[in-house]
Amino acid sequence: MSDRKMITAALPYANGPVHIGHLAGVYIPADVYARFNRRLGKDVAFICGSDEHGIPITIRAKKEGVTPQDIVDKYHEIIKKSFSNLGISFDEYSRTTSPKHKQVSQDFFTTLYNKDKFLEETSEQYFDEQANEFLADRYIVGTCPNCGNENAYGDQCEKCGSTLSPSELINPKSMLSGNVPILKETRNWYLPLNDYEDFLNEWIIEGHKNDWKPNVYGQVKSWLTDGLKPRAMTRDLNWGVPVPLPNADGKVLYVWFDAPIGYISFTQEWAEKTGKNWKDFWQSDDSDLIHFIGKDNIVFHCIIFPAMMKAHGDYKMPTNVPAFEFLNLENDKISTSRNWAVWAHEYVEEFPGQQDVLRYALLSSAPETKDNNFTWKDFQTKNNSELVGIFGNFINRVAVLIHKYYNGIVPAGDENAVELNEISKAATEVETFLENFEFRNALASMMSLARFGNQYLQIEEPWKTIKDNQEKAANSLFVAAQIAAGLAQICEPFLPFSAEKLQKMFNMPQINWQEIENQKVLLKTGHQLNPAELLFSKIEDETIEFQIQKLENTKESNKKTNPKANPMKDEIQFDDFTKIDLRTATVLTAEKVEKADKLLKFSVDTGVDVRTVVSGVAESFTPEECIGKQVMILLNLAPRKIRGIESQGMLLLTNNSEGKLVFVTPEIKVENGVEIG
Ligand SMILES: Nc1ncnc2c1ncn2[C@@H]1O[C@H](COP(=O)(O)OP(=O)(O)OP(=O)(O)O)[C@@H](O)[C@H]1O
Ligand SMILES: [Zn+2]
Repeated sequence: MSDRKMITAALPYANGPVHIGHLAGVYIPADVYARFNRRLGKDVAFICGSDEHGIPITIRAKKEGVTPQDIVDKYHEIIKKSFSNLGISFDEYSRTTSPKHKQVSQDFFTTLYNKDKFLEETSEQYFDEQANEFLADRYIVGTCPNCGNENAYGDQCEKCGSTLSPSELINPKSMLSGNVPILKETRNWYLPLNDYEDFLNEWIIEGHKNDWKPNVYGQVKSWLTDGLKPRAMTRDLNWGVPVPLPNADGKVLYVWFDAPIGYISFTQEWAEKTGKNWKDFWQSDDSDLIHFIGKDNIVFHCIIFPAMMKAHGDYKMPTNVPAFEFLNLENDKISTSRNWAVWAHEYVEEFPGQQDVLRYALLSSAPETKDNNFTWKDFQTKNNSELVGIFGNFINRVAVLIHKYYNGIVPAGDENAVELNEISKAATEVETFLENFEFRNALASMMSLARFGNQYLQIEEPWKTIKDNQEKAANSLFVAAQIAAGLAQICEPFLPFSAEKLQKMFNMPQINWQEIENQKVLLKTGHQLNPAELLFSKIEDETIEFQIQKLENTKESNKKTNPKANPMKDEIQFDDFTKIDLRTATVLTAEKVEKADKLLKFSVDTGVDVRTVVSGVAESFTPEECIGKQVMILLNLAPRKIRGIESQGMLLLTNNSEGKLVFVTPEIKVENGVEIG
């Protein structure tokens, strides 16, 4: 057992907010583990940050008409705030666009390059000549060879679920320009994962058969049985950490090369602030490296990142990678794009002060060994029957009775009562389970102590014995107070907000785990308690029905809406809208612009004036088709020179289902210069 715990949680991808699946499968268990290890007195570094590179972010930015930086800035803030609101106690939460991360990941790459660990290989890749960019698989659409879906991506058909490579697509088209891409040679750097097979077999297959989770061990074994291949660690893309080599313009590090290095660079950022030595955590034998992740990240954390660290040479291998399976919501797969989720930031607003309820519900149905399901009904039952009915009820009875009978002063009782053993028993059980990454069992052990306390009061009935056997009543409440104080300590990794309230109520500091296990009496006779606070309250049926209705509405709107429609842009205010001057107008003349296949030059009567507008519509209309058309114009757009012609304003257009442009026009002919709004 090491004195240091280097605990990482999978970097959330900054193209959407955090949902309950992320929380149950990664962040809450990781937080419980980090908090628990701090209580054991370990030197803990609990590190995470937003993963801000990669294709899905650039695609989303293009769709929304903003920059990738805009996307990640927005979601980084939302994600970070959700974590802190839910008590996820990261020591550092950074982001992969930080300057430090760029430096650390480039240094890592350079070290591998200088040690000759990469293969340099040339391959043919699709290239969009108009956009002058190599196309990532996701940027190529075409017809699926398996099911005929015309909108299959270069890596996958979402209709039939088959995995594809871009060369298999029929009629491939670039999503950037709509043109047919060409094949062009490009050079990239590959990590020959096959060279690490022996090492991985020995380290994991022989070395961790018994202490790693069967789901993790099984997946690694199957990868190794299938055999590993060299994998490109660089990509032709303009969003990411630039490859630190000469002649590598337009190339960035593969997102799964730079993301796990984030754990290291963020630890360095933390170390700089706190005066710690980051190498003690990453490169010393006296440190356990533990990665918390979901099952889809196993290959990156058990094969690729370890191979990278092995190639580098200075790093220690992870001690364990306790990957979780997936959480579903109301029997359906959680999905960001289908909005099928309970969002952390919405929960925090809709259930103020009830963070621990979500933590409890998600931990008790954490998908530890198999996929699991979250339902709102179950959430309600867990709160009402367990947190309110058992835990809260016990604490409340103890506090109320001690205040009522003894002015809040702990009465005298038997310091060797056998019931007191239950406290250390629960603490030890929680410890054993958590060391084994059995979070549900650990939570159940904590609840057993609350249940025990409740039963104890039920049998002892101090509210009766107070009338004729004061000594017994005092003893019962002395013992019950110890159990309640034990709970105030033991619940902290799971229910940190309640633990804080409880420790304040019982007027006690937070103590470390060994003290809970060794000290039978946590509150001495004569100890003064503070006024009681409400811990949990009943969740009514209406509240749950509201949430279920919200999901029903999502289902309905998913059925109706156009799956290809882009997501809504950021909200604007009415004032923003009134700045836009939209008018009706009529096209007077139209002609082709020389040497520009796409452009037409119009003169339009705007009612206010006659002006020139250049527009990229020549592939959809002949000039003759446009003359006399009533159109809508954005009148107050700043003029722009296009091919030497000053374009004053913009005509409003949209696409029909074949991708052809169409003018937006009023339903019936109206006068020119009429305002729209
Ligand atoms: N439903 C889920 N249950 C458990 N873990 C999940 C779930 N969804 C994502 N995770 C895990 O959360 C971590 C962060 O996820 P990431 O930001 O990469 O999102 P994702 O997998 O793209 O999810 P989504 O597509 O729902 O947004 C990963 O380790 C992932 O395995
Ligand atoms: Zn298909």
